[in-house]
Amino acid sequence: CFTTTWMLKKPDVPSLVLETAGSSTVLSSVVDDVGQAVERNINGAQLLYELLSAPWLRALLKVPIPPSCSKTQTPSISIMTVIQKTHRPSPEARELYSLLSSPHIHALLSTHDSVAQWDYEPVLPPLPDDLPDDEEAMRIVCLVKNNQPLGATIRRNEETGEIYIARVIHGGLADRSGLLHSGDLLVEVNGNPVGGLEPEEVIQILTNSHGTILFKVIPNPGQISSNQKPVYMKAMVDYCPLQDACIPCPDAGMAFSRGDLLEVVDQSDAHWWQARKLPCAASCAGLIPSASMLKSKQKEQWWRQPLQRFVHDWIGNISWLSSAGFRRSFRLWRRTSYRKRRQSCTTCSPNSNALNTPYEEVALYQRPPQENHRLIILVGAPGVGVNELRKRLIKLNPSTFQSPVPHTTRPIRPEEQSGREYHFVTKELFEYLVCNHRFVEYGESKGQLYGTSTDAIDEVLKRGRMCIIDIEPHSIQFLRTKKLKPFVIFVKAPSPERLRQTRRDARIITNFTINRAFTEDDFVELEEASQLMEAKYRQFFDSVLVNDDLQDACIQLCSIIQQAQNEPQWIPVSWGRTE
Ligand SMILES: Nc1ncnc2c1ncn2[C@@H]1O[C@H](COP(=O)(O)OP(=O)(O)OP(=O)(O)O)[C@@H](O)[C@H]1O
Repeated sequence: CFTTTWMLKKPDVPSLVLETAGSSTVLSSVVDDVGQAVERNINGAQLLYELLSAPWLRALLKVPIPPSCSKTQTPSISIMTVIQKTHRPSPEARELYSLLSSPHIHALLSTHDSVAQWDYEPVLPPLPDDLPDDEEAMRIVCLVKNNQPLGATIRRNEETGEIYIARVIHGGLADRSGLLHSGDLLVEVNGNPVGGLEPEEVIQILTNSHGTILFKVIPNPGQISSNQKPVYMKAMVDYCPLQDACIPCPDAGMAFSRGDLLEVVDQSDAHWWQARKLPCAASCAGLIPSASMLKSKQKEQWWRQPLQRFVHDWIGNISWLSSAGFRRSFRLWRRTSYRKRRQSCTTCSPNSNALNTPYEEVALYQRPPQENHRLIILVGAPGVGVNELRKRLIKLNPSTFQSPVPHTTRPIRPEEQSGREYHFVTKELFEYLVCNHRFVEYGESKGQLYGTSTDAIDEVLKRGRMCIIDIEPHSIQFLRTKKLKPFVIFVKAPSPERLRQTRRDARIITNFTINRAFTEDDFVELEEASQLMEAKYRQFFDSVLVNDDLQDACIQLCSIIQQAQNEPQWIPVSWGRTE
């Protein structure tokens, strides 16, 4: 990898070509603008339009700059001087004089004239005398060091000892020069033949070079155009190039975290892709492992990790769950079910989904107005306020927002109505629904079963309402379907100070249904659980809402949901495909 930095030298284009092309372009765009002004009936625009369209003015602007023309005497000033000196200038020449003297045109032409006369430093050295006759056989590339990386890597053919350009990084200097391509054979660097050298020795030559640097390359005859259409991917895993011993050039690598949106600009290499992180600040892409490469790396790590590590994770999860002391009704049974399910797992992987898809291809999607609303999922640490926010939202606009009616096996109470508070069902029916995978989540509380079914979600959506559910984050996966296109909002705990301030008067209901104030232990537990949840599941979150002031959080939640339903959002491409 070239670690030194280079700048592309301005090509030696005859100034006349630049002048002519530049003036014509400027004039054409001025004529276009004035033409539009004419259409809008702006006073005096007609006169100006005719003047600018006049063939003689166009011809005049194409007059080459005489070699003697000094830098202080730009072409437009020269023309004005000529007109001034003319004994009896024609009416057109007088019109031209007044046009050129008008401040805007004068500034425009002066800018053009000075740019056209700029000198670019340093001046290129003369071309070597021993240039090969066949122009195509050898390419001379002249670059000048600046503060940007060259953006190219090299490799050595172990059999022949030849040095090749291995890859050119998108948006880097080499790429923008358009002169160096992957597969080009590097013959010389600054007059030093590089054939037979080790890549490190070539890099050393480059590092020691200052100012202008001359590459002699034999272009790759089979060069494939690297103008690939970018593909957008969501990272489902974390990656750090500095910790990756396999990366061909760690400096060119790009780190990313789960949930980052990546614009993959080059997938031509089976092992290393090139990508930018969105929103895109850097013009230069970075190297990232391809999906297959990342998968094999993950598998390797998974097998290599000591068993102790997983035992530790496992215990960590359980203690987090069991110590989450304050639970309301629905979330109470969710906890129980999560714990039970995890304990009965026969195979345990660190993150089986991430192993399947280290990257998830995504595309922008805007819900057509006639389609069902997207399912809104709220997740958050126990006690952070997910339930409170959901209830407030529905209370605010019950004709728009609704939650699915859960199922239960507990007996109906006199004031209740089946299908309103709960779908009251027998234990047998409940178990039948479980066996048929009809529940998003289910669990047991005080000997009774509770669960939220996918049918109940469908019912809300079919009525044209926005369905809001709050679930445990591990259940998100089950709902990520083309049909529901869920939009996941993570409700995050505010700063420790704000958490304590805002929840001073809040009440919580614990496992033992005691309505009590938050204790210091509750706050600490909530913060830890919130951080843990975000770290573990952030690749599934579409939006993060900090539940600081309740009123503000409610307003923000409404606006996030409106955007989710009515504005373009990134979704997995598989959700958008028509079968
Ligand atoms: N922003 C806030 N400011 C003050 N109090 C809040 C805020 N958000 C929630 N609360 C209060 O905190 C308590 C716990 O909230 P809530 O029951 O919604 O938590 P939860 O995340 O649903 O957890 P659980 O599942 O345990 O109920 C409630 O008394 C609620 O009114």
